[in-house]
Amino acid sequence: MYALSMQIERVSTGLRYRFQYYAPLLYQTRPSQSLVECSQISDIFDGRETASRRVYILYTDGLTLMDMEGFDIIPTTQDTFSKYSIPSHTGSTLYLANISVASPGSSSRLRFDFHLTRSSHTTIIMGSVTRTTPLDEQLSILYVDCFDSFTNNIIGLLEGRLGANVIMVRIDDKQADRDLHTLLRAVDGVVIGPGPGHPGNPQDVGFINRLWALSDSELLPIFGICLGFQSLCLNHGADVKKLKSPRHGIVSRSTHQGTDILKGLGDLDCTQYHSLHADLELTGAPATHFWQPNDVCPDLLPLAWDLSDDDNGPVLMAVRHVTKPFWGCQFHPESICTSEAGKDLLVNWWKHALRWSANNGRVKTGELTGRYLPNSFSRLFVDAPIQSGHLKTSHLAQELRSAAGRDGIFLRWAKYPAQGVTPTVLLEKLGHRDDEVILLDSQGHNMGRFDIIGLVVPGKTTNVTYSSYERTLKYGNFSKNIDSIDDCWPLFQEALDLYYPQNQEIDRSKLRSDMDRFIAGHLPADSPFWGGFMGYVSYEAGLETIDVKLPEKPTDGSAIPDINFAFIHRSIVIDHHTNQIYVQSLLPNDWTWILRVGSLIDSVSAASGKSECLSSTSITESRHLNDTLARSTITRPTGDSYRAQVRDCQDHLRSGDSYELCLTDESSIVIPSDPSSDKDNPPLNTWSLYKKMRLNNPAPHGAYLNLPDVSIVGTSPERFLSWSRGGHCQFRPIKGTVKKGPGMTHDIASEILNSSKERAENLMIVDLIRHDLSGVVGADNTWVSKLMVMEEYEKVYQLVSVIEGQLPPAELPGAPRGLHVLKNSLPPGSMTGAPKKRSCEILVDLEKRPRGIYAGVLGYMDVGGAGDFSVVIRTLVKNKLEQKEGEVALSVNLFMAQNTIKSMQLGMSEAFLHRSERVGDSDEKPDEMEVRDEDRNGYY
Ligand SMILES: C=C(O[C@@H]1C=C(C(=O)O)C=C[C@H]1O)C(=O)O
Ligand SMILES: NC(=O)CC[C@H](N)C(=O)O
Repeated sequence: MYALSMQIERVSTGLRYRFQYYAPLLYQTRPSQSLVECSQISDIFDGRETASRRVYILYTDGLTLMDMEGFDIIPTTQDTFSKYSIPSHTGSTLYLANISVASPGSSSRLRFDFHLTRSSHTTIIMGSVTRTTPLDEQLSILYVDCFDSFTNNIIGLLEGRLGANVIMVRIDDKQADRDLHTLLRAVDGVVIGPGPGHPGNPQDVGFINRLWALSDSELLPIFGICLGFQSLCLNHGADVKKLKSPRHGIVSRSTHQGTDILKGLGDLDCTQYHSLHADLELTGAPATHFWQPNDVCPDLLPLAWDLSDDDNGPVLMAVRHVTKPFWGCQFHPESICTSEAGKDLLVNWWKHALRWSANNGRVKTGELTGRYLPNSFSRLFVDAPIQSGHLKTSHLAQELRSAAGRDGIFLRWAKYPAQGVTPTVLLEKLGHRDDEVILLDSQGHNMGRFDIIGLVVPGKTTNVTYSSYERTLKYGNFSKNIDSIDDCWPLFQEALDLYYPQNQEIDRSKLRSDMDRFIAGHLPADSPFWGGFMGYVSYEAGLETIDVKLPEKPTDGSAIPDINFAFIHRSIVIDHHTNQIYVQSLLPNDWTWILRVGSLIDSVSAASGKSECLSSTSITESRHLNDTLARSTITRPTGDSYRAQVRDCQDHLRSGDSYELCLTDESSIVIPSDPSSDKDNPPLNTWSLYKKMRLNNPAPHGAYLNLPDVSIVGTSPERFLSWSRGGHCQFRPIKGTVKKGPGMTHDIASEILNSSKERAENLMIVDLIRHDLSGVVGADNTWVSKLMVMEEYEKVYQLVSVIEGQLPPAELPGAPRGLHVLKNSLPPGSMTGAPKKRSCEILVDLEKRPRGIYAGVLGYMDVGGAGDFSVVIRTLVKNKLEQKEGEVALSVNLFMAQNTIKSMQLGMSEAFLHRSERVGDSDEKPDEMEVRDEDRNGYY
């Protein structure tokens, strides 16, 4: 399948239309040879700017033409023509036209002409495309999604192993419910996916029950996975009951007899995500009864059992209907930990399914069009509007770009050798310690490489904020209500792209000779950030992206923005691997600043070898901080409320509503005002606190943000998502935490982290993130490079996995970008649990408060196309709006428990406050820093 897209560019003579092939499934290995062919269809334009911003043309069974701007599409070929519209994410309507070509069997080149018209302007575009397998010759599967977090992994398996086109609909899709019979006629089989809840609850299964009731003439092969399987069993006489011990994230061996769809499959090690099971009432029955239908369920033939589970006894793992083409399995074939045999089970099913259709004379009739796009296409188009390149540049992009003037050189930069320079020392020397600043700091951690400082330049730097509660976008003097958070992302992408220094022509004659030496090459490729957005996206913004009702917001006017990005023009990047510092500016004529910073770096670097400069924290500053903290009051959730919440979580896990929940709470540290303090000299200096924390608990994703409404002081070890300029994406979720302390050794930690509870929790997040990522880049382009590896940090051991993926080349029009991956993966899976949506709903109900920045993500998006975000944990947040008279409030978030809570989790967020910093010759006692401990609950 190919997608052909056309992009309209603004050129001096008018508009130019450029055609390009975009082959979504092939982009990695074959960057579309057809591109050349298609670019010959060039340069036809009507010269009017009112024409479309962009037109997409899809080539499927014939030609499909999609127009984002509401053109009328009139084909001039003799072929049949139909037009559909599908709503896009951003609310605008995407028009999709499908032109079926007269001679579908021909594999020769195909020529087509058509007009695009809009009001009185007419555009004629001619094209030629090479035919690939027509859609109607491909097999297709209707996938019914029950709001699970593993859906894209299953679809990837069906596309990859079965070679089928997969059309996905959700259980609550009213239109699909109405179209069901038409839909079923146009596909070769149906897969019903897993999901939260109970198959007996109508809202958990939507229209699924209709599938089990199909008349004989409408029958078609159906496969149910987990909830889908339970629904099959429930509809055929079995009871679906709670297990004694939930099996969420457990990998275990299933026993089978190699019959039916299990033929030829070897050892079947399968991941289970369930707490319900289909009960065939076989307790106490002889072994032979386990492999045949019984009186309770005469229609169900058991095919596999888990007989290894002592707690629960035999649990049914796979069945088939004795006469109808219905099959199902309780485990998750798509999980990273399910063996190949589990995946082959689906391949076997497909063979059985197709054989059943052939034997029963079932032929597909009708075609799926319009809103029922194959998954590989809809993935592209749902996200298409994020692409920039619109004819009309948005106001935000213009505003942000205007700071750079009309100058053609976008990035000025210099590189200085420097050893031992820390970002904190540098910021102090620059005189910015109390200014608005954003520091992403690897804190000297061996897993970090770069420190990135973004400087806010008064009058030049724009803060862009968005509130998920108010649905308001604000920057500069501008404030606008927008429909939803979806409208923000394209603006961000566009603003970044407008700066993209790709074609940076440096006119060396305009440079003073002493500057020339600083331009080592075209652009500093080693520097991960050249400028762009730095800031955070809150947890609630993430909830909005997945359509979860937000928790009540604070009513005292202290709500801080949910998206908060500063567009950074001036940045300093310290590379600890190469011992180089990049000083960079996107502002015109900014050489003076670059040179000033450069000479300061030289002096700091020269002094860094001398002992008096080893610490930037003065002893007095540290004493003052300790005194202040000693006067603080910490308010924590009580043990009783915590235990009650844990019990509620366990109930949800047992009833199958969630497979994993990341329950969190908040503690606040309140510091009474100091009579001597004033606005410029607050009782608690967050900068001093940050310096202490980066020494006490260094972590690769440290962060200090001093923004107008909020200060953030963080030592997060967890990368949420990074993407490189070349489109390589990486997630590093952490699940599994062991606190260091007396008696804790590497071996004991490893044993704990290898327990089935910790591994189960980690596995679920790995599968969830594979789903998030492959939803954008495709399952073929997603892989797991590390699975459950223990890493050691200053205060804890962690169980970490790494999930990676590759985006298509950014130059391809319509290609998804890093920002797509970001927005499709919020809120971070390690902070929610799975399935994400239902788990978040449960957590909102239980926690009854916005998490705010905590559990959100923090980082940068660079004008060069890269991005890097951490998960906001182990972080203190000071809401400046909340500050009451006479006190300073900081909030620390605690995470307490997930899943089955077999072992108590640790009070991580406080660990970092419990060690004295390493200050030169200070005579402080090691624990002087310790915050008061009296009301500490037993659960840390
Ligand atoms: C929720 C927190 O941590 C999350 C939960 C972890 C776990 O379950 O082990 C580990 C890292 C985070 O994703 C936190 O530190 O506040
Ligand atoms: N993964 C699933 O589909 C789970 C099904 C059901 N909610 C259970 O927990 O048993």
